[in-house]
Amino acid sequence: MATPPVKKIACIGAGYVGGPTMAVIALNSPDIEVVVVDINEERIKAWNSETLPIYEPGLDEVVKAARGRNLFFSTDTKKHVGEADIVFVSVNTPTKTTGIGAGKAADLTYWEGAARLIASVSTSSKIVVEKSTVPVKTAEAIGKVLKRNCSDPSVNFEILSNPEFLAEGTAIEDLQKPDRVLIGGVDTPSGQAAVAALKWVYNHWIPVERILTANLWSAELAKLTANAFLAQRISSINSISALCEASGANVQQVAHAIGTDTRIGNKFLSASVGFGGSCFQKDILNLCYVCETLGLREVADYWHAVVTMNDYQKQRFVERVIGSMFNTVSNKKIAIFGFAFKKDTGDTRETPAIDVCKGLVRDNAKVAVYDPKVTSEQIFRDMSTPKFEWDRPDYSRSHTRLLDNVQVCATPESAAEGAHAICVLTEWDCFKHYDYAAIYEKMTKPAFIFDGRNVLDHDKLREIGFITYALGKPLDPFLQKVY
Ligand SMILES: NC(=O)c1ccc[n+]([C@@H]2O[C@H](COP(=O)([O-])OP(=O)(O)OC[C@H]3O[C@@H](n4cnc5c(N)ncnc54)[C@H](O)[C@@H]3O)[C@@H](O)[C@H]2O)c1
Ligand SMILES: O=c1ccn([C@@H]2O[C@H](COP(=O)(O)OP(=O)(O)O[C@H]3O[C@H](CO)[C@@H](O)[C@H](O)[C@H]3O)[C@@H](O)[C@H]2O)c(=O)[nH]1
Repeated sequence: MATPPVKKIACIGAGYVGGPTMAVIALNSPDIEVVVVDINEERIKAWNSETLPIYEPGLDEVVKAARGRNLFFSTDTKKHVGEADIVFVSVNTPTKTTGIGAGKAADLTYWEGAARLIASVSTSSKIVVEKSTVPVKTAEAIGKVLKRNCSDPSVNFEILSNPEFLAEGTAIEDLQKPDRVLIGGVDTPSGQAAVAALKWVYNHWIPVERILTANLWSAELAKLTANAFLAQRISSINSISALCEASGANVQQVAHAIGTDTRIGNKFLSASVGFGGSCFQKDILNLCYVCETLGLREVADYWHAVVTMNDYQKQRFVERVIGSMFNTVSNKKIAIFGFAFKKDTGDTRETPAIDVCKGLVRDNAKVAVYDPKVTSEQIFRDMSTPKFEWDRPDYSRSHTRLLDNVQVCATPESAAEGAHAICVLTEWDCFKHYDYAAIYEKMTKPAFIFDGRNVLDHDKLREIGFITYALGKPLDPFLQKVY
């Protein structure tokens, strides 16, 4: 492939996507200067320090190898965006909380802000890459903003859609060896030249056959569709987990039996207390809103059921805990093992733990949370923040409030001491290896354990004396609801 003149890349947004993605591009492309910019000074400071702002296995090594060589983090947005040949935009695209489409539509405030900034500082033509997840047709709107706000008529903007498919906890692996990279562009000579330029960047380490191209709208829609399909699998198996508990079947056996059918496949079939993370719910709501505005009510309803089932699963778990504990958790200490939305991340965005803890606290329980990677500040902030408010650029700097019924513990043992129950809400590997016999000794009896992730050895726990709930598995008679 010929080498297009890409000397400098800037990325607006130094978050979970912008930071790791640019670090991997810089690592593999020493001939390109890569600068990640953000309005959040603290975040940029952290990216330039020994303690990076996010925890992701392998990220430290990648950043250390490239930082100061051809990878830089800066708050000087204007300078670096102005100088760049390619500008990635990886800013928040939260669910709207007010106005038309509140609770559903994507809020493109930050995206539009980024586009206005690019237009205002551009004195040379640029490729603008949508890295953020956006509703289909966003590129058209952004194109208009860019064109009308740039004072230099000789400047041309080519917009590409290059959605990111990394999952947290495996971001570096996913970026180094992606299943595919998707690039959407318009079918004009300059549009295709822009696609070729971005392809050239990725081809530094990704074989061409893994770099897919499509038209802009297909690329934008493929991202929403991928997340909808992935989340749908989890809601599907979670719906079956409820049926398993009601019928005496075992959801892991069912998942294994169906997953060996190669048409179904065995991935993403772990029943859980519910899916979390910053993307699935937001992107499905966004997809539903797009469908609704296009008059596709039935399509919107179909996908919305995935979110409804997820909410049901979280609520069902809370009801199981309360119902099993004789219908009252009032003033009972309940240990929460795991607050992150999945293992190997400190990220708590839309974690099911928030809804479960809030549900228990509403019934006057006293929750004692332990998570190996989530700070107490974060837990208090999450527990006192209204839904969807977390996805704002200034959220991490908002004040935290201590809450009467929430305690954050430094060890699992202190969380469980005197507790009536333990709820496992994240599948951290370390949870498997605790001395549960010693933990049991210090708990109030009967001591319950509710495994919302099916990571523990349930037979062993029963031998120790725990009343054990394993999600989607035949129910211990002790756990039948008391009315
Ligand atoms: N987190 C993921 O795993 C993931 C994966 C794929 C796609 N996405 C999508 O990528 C986008 C970013 O997600 P994220 O998780 O990295 O979010 P994030 O909140 O971690 O990071 C976004 C960053 O953008 C910055 N920002 C916002 N407006 C800005 C502006 N005008 N100028 C400079 N900086 C600005 C914020 O300060 C913040 O640091 C979203 O659209 C998301 O849906 C996320
Ligand atoms: O079998 C499973 C698999 C996952 N989960 C849960 O689903 C959520 C999401 O997990 P995962 O998809 O692994 O992590 P994310 O980082 O949210 O990644 C998703 O969302 C990203 C943002 O759009 C996409 O880029 C990724 O491709 C997509 O996997 C987590 O709460 C998991 O615990 C389950 O409950 N059961």
